Amino acid sequence: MNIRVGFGFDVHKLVEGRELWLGGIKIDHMLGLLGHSDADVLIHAVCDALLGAANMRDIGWHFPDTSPETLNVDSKILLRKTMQLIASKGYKLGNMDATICAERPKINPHVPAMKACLADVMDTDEDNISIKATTTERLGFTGREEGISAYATVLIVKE
Ligand SMILES: Nc1ccn([C@@H]2O[C@H](COP(=O)(O)O)[C@@H](O)[C@H]2O)c(=O)n1
Ligand SMILES: C[C@@]1(CO)OP(=O)(O)OP(=O)(O)OC[C@H]1O
Repeated sequence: MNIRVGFGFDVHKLVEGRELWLGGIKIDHMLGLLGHSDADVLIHAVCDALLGAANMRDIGWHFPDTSPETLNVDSKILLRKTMQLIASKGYKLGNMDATICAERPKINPHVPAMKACLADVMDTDEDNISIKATTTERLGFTGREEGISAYATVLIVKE
């Protein structure tokens, strides 16, 4: 069995007048993330981790933020396409572990729904999907609630 590791990181700015999408689900909050797509920062970090593990460049290389096709796109579509890209090299997800950095909203209540959603999109068992959250103790841009960042690590496997 061939096993490879990958890492992803992403940041999006919090603004008024946008929906907050994280881990494929919509969360009620007074601010949302700004981006060319729905700006689901967690999914973007996961896509980059998967692409990095397969040595297939990064999310912006496959899905440019200048393309009308990706304007306001649901990031779950990008994740599905990313899974197809790694499958073209014979890989599927082993497991993933991610951390969302956000002062607010509280992420913990939403983790079960995010896990169910990502497991469905990535065609894997929920036990292979770990999602965690932390504040940055009011420090930095996440602490000032100017943005949300996400880190993701994945293992991909080829039988
Ligand atoms: N947006 C967040 C941030 C944190 N959590 C949960 O709270 C715990 C404590 O956070 P600290 O930053 O003070 O360490 C953290 O371990 C998470 O369980 C959260 O749900 N949403
Ligand atoms: C997802 C894409 C494509 O819509 O755009 P954004 O939503 O701006 O997100 P980002 O993480 O900056 O980069 C990848 C993009 O090309």
